[in-house]
Amino acid sequence: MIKVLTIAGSDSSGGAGIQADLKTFSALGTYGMSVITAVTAQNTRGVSSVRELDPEIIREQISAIFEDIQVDAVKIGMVFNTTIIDSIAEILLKHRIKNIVVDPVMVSTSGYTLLQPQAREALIRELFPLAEVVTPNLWEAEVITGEKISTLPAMEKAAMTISLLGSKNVVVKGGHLEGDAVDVLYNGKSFRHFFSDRVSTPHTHGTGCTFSSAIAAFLAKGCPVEEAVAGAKEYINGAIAHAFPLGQGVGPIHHFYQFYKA
Ligand SMILES: Nc1ncnc2c1ncn2[C@@H]1O[C@H](COP(=O)(O)OP(=O)(O)OP(=O)(O)O)[C@@H](O)[C@H]1O
Ligand SMILES: Cc1ncc(COP(=O)(O)O)c(N)n1
Repeated sequence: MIKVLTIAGSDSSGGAGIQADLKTFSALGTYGMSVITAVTAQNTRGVSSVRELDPEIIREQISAIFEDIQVDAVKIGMVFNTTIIDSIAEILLKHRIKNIVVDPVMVSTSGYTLLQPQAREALIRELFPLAEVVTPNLWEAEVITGEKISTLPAMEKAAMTISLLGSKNVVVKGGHLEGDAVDVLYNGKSFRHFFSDRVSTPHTHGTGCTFSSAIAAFLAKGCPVEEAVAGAKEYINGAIAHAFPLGQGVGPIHHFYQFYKA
């Protein structure tokens, strides 16, 4: 059995965070495990509250897994503050964990802070160098590079700049571009573009979480990075194509193994 761990926040409405990650792992035929960093109260209209967990219990959750189970890949999502980041980095380093995918979650789609702004530097300095792949969206890439990004050449430039921060590969996601949804992968030497038509739906809650978890699941299965990103792109397309309305706001994408050709 292929085993994948997510270290992230809980989304009570089930569309993003830990819940999206575990659904993705299952849909892709892997065994999912979770370490919760924070609990959010949220629904399709947005996040109303966040409580981060004590770094000690986060460390203990990770240790409980690593001391007992061989983990094939790790996805890191919402990490909220600097002490949580310190704990995660320390323990991942100690166990020499490979196949780490870092989704630098900063703000929810609805605009709620999921990473304290003063923790951005720690996220970049401590977690990016451990990552096989980091997956910023356009806005996160802008925050990290300090440059405005709205075109493919600007995405390539941002991917190059971000790769200097230590991750082996960078995917700048184009979900928020005008026109097609194009993602740019940079491996330190060359670029690859992953194109897809934009699916016309307002229901895209959890796309970023799902995409990074799918990359982790494919890396865990032994796919090279390009193949893992291609597989994740195919998976996210199917999940967005089957997104559905839920509640009164932005509904979730749909994880269902039959949509994905294993
Ligand atoms: N409407 C869409 N149609 C097709 N693909 C999309 C669409 N929206 C996002 N994607 C794809 O979904 C993945 C996630 O990208 P996105 O830029 O939305 O990440 P994100 O902003 O981190 O996600 P979230 O909205 O969950 O925060 C990428 O592969 C992107 O190309
Ligand atoms: C716990 C958690 N993690 C991540 C996101 C980002 O997802 P989105 O940008 O779709 O709101 C979220 N809303 N909640």
